[in-house]
Amino acid sequence: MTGKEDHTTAVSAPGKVLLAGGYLVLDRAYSGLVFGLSARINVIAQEIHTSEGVHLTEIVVESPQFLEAQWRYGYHLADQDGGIKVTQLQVGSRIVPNPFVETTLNYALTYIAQAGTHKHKKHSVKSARLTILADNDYYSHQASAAAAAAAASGGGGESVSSSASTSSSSATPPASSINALNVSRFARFPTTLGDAHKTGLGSSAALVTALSAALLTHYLPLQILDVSSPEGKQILHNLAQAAHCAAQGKVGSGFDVAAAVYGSSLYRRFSPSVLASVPEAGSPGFASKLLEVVQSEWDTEVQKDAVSLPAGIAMRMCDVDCGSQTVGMVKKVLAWRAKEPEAAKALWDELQRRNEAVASVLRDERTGEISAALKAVRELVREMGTASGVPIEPESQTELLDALEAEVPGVYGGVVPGAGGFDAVALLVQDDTETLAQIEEFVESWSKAKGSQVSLLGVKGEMEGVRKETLEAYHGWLR
Ligand SMILES: Nc1ncnc2c1ncn2[C@@H]1O[C@H](COP(=O)(O)OP(=O)(O)OP(=O)(O)O)[C@@H](O)[C@H]1O
Ligand SMILES: C[C@@](O)(CCOP(=O)(O)O)CC(=O)O
Repeated sequence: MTGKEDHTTAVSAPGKVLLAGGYLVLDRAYSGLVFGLSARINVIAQEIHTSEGVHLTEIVVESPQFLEAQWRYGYHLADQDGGIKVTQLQVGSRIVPNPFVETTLNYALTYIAQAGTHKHKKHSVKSARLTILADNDYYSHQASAAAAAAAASGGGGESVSSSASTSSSSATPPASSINALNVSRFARFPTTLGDAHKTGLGSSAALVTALSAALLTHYLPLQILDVSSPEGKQILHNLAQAAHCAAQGKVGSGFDVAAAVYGSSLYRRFSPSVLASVPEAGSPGFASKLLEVVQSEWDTEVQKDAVSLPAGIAMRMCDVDCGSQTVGMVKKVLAWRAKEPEAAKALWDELQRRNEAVASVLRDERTGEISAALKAVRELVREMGTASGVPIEPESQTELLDALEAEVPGVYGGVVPGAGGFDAVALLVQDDTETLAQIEEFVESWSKAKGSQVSLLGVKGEMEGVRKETLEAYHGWLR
């Protein structure tokens, strides 16, 4: 770590789960019940100090939990108002691109240079190092465990192999052991990021948001931008949505970025046309247009007060590692909707009503109604799946959810979140260690009996969005 602690800033943003509103939330006429998660992506920004006389303009981004995860960029001011454009420099024998990092740098640095020129003198972007640290639940440890046994890992945090010494059929450290044994918060993976198995908690949205927030905080004075203020969050939201869409090459509903910025909420998306006028990063006019769009009022609606959990109830998630293929699910559901507009509208409208009912049952602490409210949603989600030919709540997941609710006393019910499929379930459960232990026991025997690999993640639903962090949590990871 550098001696200049005062020039080191840390920010984190949470992952997401869409408890209700998958597919509907793509359309502004409907909304989604989104939970932020306790699993966060942290980004720490530091100045790079060079010896006197050495002139260096470089942005270094690294994910020290993974192999070959350093991305170095040179940068320049592009002609004709093209903004700040980065160019990846080679590290080692090859260039491993990271489009989410690269696009975020182009967008955030351009915004910083533009916004910084207004009330203050022209803003200069100095060299910086950005360190990314992701909480363990973003990646499935199981797939890495075999490799971990062979690979030697040292320094910094604990390795995956050392945290995976459990009796479970899966090598994921059980949620209770993560909590109780203080397993290292940031595991060291013996793989590259590309080989790590994601658990679908929205790592790219949390990364783009946290990286944008860290850059804004590092470079801009508080009087221009404070990500803790409502105005700062709005700028961050618009900037991160724009960068995330550009990196993904498509405009999704953006609920994942909204969760990263605002935390849990009832979310209504922005009109996709908001972003239509932003040209490609580095091309003529990009800088002015980006500033204008990011600083404009979007039609996004984020109702934070519509979402909360009853006291003593937690939102938990299980990773279901069946190797399902979810590509094309959205396309197929939307194709059915276009083909059968009337039937789809009736279904969408009723499902929206039931989704909102889940939100109010939870917010109003009507605990006794949770199970029925979730079942009512699942019924229509299955109907949507059957009608469109997409396994949104596949039979194996129906069986798992029903069995969890019937056999584990502290489980109120659950859903297959987001787009659905085979990968995960989200549960509303009693928030105590006994329930946690019983769920773990249940999923372990379920996995054995079904030949599948279901594991309870340590992650929990959490209300808070992006936040500034102190540096203690990153001890041993910073240069
Ligand atoms: N720790 C990290 N360090 C650097 N880049 C990361 C990190 N985690 C994720 N990313 C970036 O995000 C990409 C993964 O994004 P993708 O949208 O495929 O997954 P996700 O957001 O986790 O999934 P989902 O949308 O299903 O929840 C990676 O290829 C990488 O570019
Ligand atoms: C299907 C959709 O509504 C939700 C996808 O959620 P997830 O990526 O499965 O968590 C797509 C979207 O909202 O962008």
